[in-house]
Parts: sequence; C-alpha cells; structure tokens
Amino acid sequence: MDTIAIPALNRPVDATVEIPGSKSLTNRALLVAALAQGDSILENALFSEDSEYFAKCVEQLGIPITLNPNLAQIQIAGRGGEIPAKQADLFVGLSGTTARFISALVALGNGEYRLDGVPRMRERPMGDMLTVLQTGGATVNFEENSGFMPYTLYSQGFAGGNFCLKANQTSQQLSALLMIAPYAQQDTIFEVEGTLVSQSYIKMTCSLMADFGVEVIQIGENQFQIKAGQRYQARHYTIEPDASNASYFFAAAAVTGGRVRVKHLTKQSCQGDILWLNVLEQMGCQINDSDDYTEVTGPKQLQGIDIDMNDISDLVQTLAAIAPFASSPITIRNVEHIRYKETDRIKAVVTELRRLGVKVEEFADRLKIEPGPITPAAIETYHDHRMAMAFAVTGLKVPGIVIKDPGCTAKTFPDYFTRFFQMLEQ
Ligand SMILES: O=C(O)C1=C[C@@H](OP(=O)(O)O)[C@@H](O)[C@H](O)C1
Ligand SMILES: C=C(OP(=O)(O)O)C(=O)O
Repeated sequence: MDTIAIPALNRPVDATVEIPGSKSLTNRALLVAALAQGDSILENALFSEDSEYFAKCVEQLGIPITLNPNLAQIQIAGRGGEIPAKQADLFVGLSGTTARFISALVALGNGEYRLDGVPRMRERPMGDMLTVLQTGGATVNFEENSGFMPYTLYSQGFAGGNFCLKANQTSQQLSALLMIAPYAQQDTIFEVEGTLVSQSYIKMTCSLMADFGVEVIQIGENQFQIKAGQRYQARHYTIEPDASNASYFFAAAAVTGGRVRVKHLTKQSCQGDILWLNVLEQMGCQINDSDDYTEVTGPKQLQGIDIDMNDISDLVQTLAAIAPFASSPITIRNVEHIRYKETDRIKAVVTELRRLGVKVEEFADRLKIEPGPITPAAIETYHDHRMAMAFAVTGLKVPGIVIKDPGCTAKTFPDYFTRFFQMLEQ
C-alpha cells in the first residue's frame, strides 16, 4: 500500500493557503441547480470523488452538466423539477451526501432508479429517509438489508404532507428531504423525533435553499415547513472554501506555534465548521480575520478543552490529532454519530492514538485524550480522508510519522498533500 512520510518541522509554519470549495455546499448547489429551471454556474466548485459521483448521477438522470475543473466551474442546465431519465443505475462511492441527496432527488422522478455504493456505504443508514419517501409515494426494493444500499427506488413524484423522522444518526437525510420538498404535490412538514445531530448542516441547507429562492419555515427547534410550489431560481453561485478541510491548516499553525492564513474563508461562512476558530481560540490561539481571510496564530503551549462536538463532528479527528500536545486532557463529547461515517471514527481515532503511544479512553459517545509523548508509527486511515489529513498534522511535531493510503484524501481533497507540503515550504 502507498504511504507518505510527514517531515517533522523544527520551526513554526508561516503560510498563506487556498482551500478548494466546500463539499457540502457543492453537492447542495448541484442538487438545487438541477431542480431549478435553466442554467446555473457554480464557481469555486469542488472537484473530488464526492462531487464527481454527484455530478455523474445528475448527468445520468438526464440533466446536462458541464465540468470545467481547470476553472473550478460547473454549469448545470436545470430542468425545472423534471427528472428526464426514467431509468438509471447510480453509484455513489462512499459519499454520504450523494447517497442521501440523490435518493431524494429520484423520488421526484417517474421511473426506476437503482442506487449502490462501496461496501462501507452499504452499512451507512438510509432507512429513516426512505420510509418518508415510501409514505410519500415511492416503492423501495432492498437487495440485501432493509434500510441500506443497494436498492431500487420506483418513483412517481413526492406527495408531501406531514412526516415524523429520526435524525439521531445523520442529519443528511433531513437535508435531502428539505431540498426536494418544494417540488412536492402539497405543503410539507418534517418533524424530527428526538435528537437532531449535526444541526449546523440543517442551517446550511436552509441557507443555501434561501440563496436559490426557496424558504423553509422553522417551527420550534425540530419542525420544518416547506410550502409547495416554490421553485429554485437558476443563478451564478460561488462556493465557499471548505471550512472542514481548512481545519488541518489552522491546526498546523496551532500545533507549531506558527501562523496560517486561509484566503477567501471568513467568520461569516455558512459552514458550521467555521467554529473551529472558536475551538482553537479556547485552546490559546489568536484569530485574526478580515472580509476575505481568516488567520490563526498558535500559542507557545496549547491548552486542553472539554467540548461538545455534535455540531462540528467532522473536526473530531483534527482535534484528536493535536490533543496530545495540549497542557491538559482533551474530552470530546456527544459524537456517537461519527461511528456511522466513512469508518467508525471513534474507534479509528482511539486505535491510531494508542498506536502512537497516547493514553486515550473510549466511551460510546465520547473520548478523552491525555497529553503525553508520542512514539512514531504508520497510521492506518480506513478509507477515511479525515484520518489521513488530521494525522499528517501530528507528524509536523513528531519525526517518523507515516500516513498509509494517502490517496484516500481524494474523497474531498485530492491535492491535500501537495498543498500541505507547499504550506511547509513557505
Ligand atoms: O450535510 C452535509 O453536508 C454533511 C453533514 C454531516 O454528516 P452527518 O449529518 O451524517 O453528521 C457531515 O459529517 C458531512 O461531512 C457533511
Ligand atoms: C462524513 C463525511 O462525509 P459524507 O458523510 O458526506 O460521506 C466527511 O466528509 O467527513
């Protein structure tokens, strides 16, 4: 298997970097632009496995899409809510957003659509959303396990109406349903039963829908109403840099006592993961920002923190990877849902920290990491881009850390290591 050795840095980083567009915003914008009437152009769009699987699905559904990776631009000729293809065999890789958003999109069609992904995708939950789509008129035939890929969805439009659904394992199913709901035959209310995880992504969904001209009315914390008949407006739209993927570069500043500026990402971002700046501030970093960049300067010594990361759970690995260098323990709470992502992320982080000789306690929904010396090791990444990207930062402080299967960053950040090494050369 391919590996990459991380060179330890004996000085603080001092760099200005650019991060590709947000995966979450690119895939949301692709969906709503496909439903709008006419041409939309996405600027600074992400080109990676997750967005390319999404674009391919949209194209297979008969909605013309032109990819221009050299300009980071995607053009979509939206069909005003029509799904031209009556039949398609769709593959989503390991992309949770593609799996959930495309399943909901095809429910607006009139035909039969088979969806499948890589083996791990077949273990990620789809059932709560599919139950809603079935009540709304679709029939779903599961090939193996009920509630999981692969399946064929037979659709005849989405009826809308009132639905209850659980969102305690992922928020993506609710995001998917919210985005198709304006095209339902009647007004729709979704009521979330119990806990809603990753709430910041629901805010992102509503914000992007508003940017394309559709309103979601939030009634209380857990109820969302969407009036039927609203239509997305085709438009020119610029995707923000990916805040989750910026976290590794900010972490490099934090851990080396250096300075990293990320261009075009601001505190006003609609991405919940911009709150990484607050986390780093609480750990002793200094944050500077303007209307076109944010910049983190690391302290001499990082402080420990006890933090609920339910809303910003893609950052758990970034925090875990720098935790051993803090002055006191780091406790990360309320993140049981990260066990359902690219891999069981609590288990993966605990295993790899222990491989590095770090003392760490594992609980069902949290972990506690003790500061201490690190023994270099080769880090397993479990097909999880965030394992590779996060533990590369640990390698800046400890000579001899190697990342296995670095190509797994292709999921959201194909040239991560190129940009990471460019940061070190500045
Ligand atoms: O809606 C989205 O774009 C996402 C929601 C989150 O997933 P969960 O809702 O499954 O926590 C996040 O981890 C993922 O990277 C992207
Ligand atoms: C969880 C992630 O991705 P997804 O759920 O979109 O596959 C991620 O990018 O960290």
